[in-house]
Amino acid sequence: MIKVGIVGGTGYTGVELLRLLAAHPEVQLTAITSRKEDGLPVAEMYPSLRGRVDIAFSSPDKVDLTQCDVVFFATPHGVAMAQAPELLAKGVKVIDLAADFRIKDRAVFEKTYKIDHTAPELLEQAVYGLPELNREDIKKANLIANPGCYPTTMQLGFVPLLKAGLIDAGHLIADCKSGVSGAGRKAEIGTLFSESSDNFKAYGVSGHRHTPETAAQLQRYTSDKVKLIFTPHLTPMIRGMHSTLYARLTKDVSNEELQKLFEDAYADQPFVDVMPWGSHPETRSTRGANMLRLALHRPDNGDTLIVLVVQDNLVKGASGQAVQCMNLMFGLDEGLGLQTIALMP
Ligand SMILES: NC(=O)C1=CN([C@@H]2O[C@H](COP(=O)(O)OP(=O)(O)OC[C@H]3O[C@@H](n4cnc5c(N)ncnc54)[C@H](OP(=O)(O)O)[C@@H]3O)[C@@H](O)[C@H]2O)C=CC1
Ligand SMILES: CC(=O)N[C@@H](CCC(=O)OP(=O)(O)O)C(=O)O
Repeated sequence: MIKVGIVGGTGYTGVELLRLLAAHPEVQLTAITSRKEDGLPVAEMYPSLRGRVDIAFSSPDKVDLTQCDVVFFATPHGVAMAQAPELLAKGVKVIDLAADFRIKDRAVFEKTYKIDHTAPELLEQAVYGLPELNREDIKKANLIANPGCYPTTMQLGFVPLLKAGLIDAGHLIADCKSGVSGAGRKAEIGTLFSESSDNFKAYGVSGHRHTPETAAQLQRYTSDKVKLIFTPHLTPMIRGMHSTLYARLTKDVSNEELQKLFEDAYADQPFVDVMPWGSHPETRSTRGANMLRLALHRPDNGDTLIVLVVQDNLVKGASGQAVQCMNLMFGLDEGLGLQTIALMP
C-alpha cells in the first residue's frame, strides 16, 4: 500500500483527493493537515466521507509527513516550496497542486506570483504533471508540478495542432469559463452566492497567471513564437470548465484530416475523449469524472479552427490529474481509482 499524506485537506481539491483516494485500492491515507481543525475527524467536516475515511485532521506542525511515500500539497501557492526540499531529501515523493514548480523560469514565476521562490534548485527536476504529454518523465519523477485547470484544457486542445505545424502559433485565442469551485473554499466576496449565482463575468482579462504557464508549455511543441490570448470567465456552476479555443490554420488540410489528427493523438489516452466532428461537449458530461472531452468545428470551412474542450476543474483539472500522476510514479495502472463515470443529470 502507498502511504499518502495530504497538506491542505480542508479545501476543495483536498476533499476531492480524499474522495478519489478513499476508493483507491492501493492507498493508505496516513496523514492529513489543517491549520485550524487539528483533531477534527475528516468525516465530521465532510459527511460524504463517513464510513470511508476514518482519520482526523492534524496541525501541520504535529504531523510527521516523512512517514509517507507521497505527499500531495492541496495548498495555496508558496506552501509546497517550503516543505518539498526536506521531504524529497528523505525519499518522499511530492505532488504539488499549486503553481510552485510549474514555471521553470524563476524570474517569470516570481513576477507572475509576486512571491520569492524559496526552492529554486528544485525547478529543474520538477516534472509538469500532464500525463498525456509527459507520461515517461512522470513515471521517473519525484516532484510533480500538477498543471492549472485552465492550462490543462488549453494544452490538450492546442498541442496536436502545434506539433503538426498546422496553425499560426502567434495567434492562439482561448476563451475559457470556470465553475466557482475553481476559486477554492476560502471566503471571498466574489464567490458569495448572491455575487456569483445569477451572474456571469470575465476576469483577469489583461493578464492571468495561467497565461505564462500555458505559453511556456505550448512553446515546447513549436519553433515559432507562441502568442496566447487567454480570457477566463466565472460562470454560475459549482464544478466544470468549458474552453473555446481558436486557431488560424496555415496549411491546406481537410476536416477529416484534422479529426484524424486528434483521434490519433489521443487514441491511447484513457482520459481524453475526442468526440465526433461538430459535437458540442457539455461540462456535465465530465462532472465528477477524470475525463476531458473535446470536439472540432470549422465555421464556413474557413481558416479558423475551433476546439471545444470540457473537464471538471476539480478532477481532470486538479485532483484526478494528481492521482493519475501518482499512479504513474508508483508503477500502477494509470486509471486505478479514476474510473468514476460523470454524474447525469
Ligand atoms: N479549485 C480548483 O479548481 C483548482 C485549484 N488548484 C490549486 O490547488 C490548490 C488548492 O486549491 P483549493 O483546494 O481550491 O483551495 P482551498 O482554498 O479550497 O483550500 C486550500 C487549503 O490549503 C490549506 N492552507 C492554506 N494555507 C496554508 C498554509 N500556509 N499551510 C498549510 N495549509 C494551508 C487550507 O487549510 P487550513 O486553512 O484548514 O489549514 C485549505 O485546506 C491551489 O494552489 C489552487 O490554485 C489547481 C487546479 C484547480
Ligand atoms: C474560478 C477561479 O477563480 N479559478 C482560479 C484558477 C484555479 C486554478 O487552477 O488555479 P491554480 O492552481 O493555478 O491556482 C483562478 O482563476 O484564479
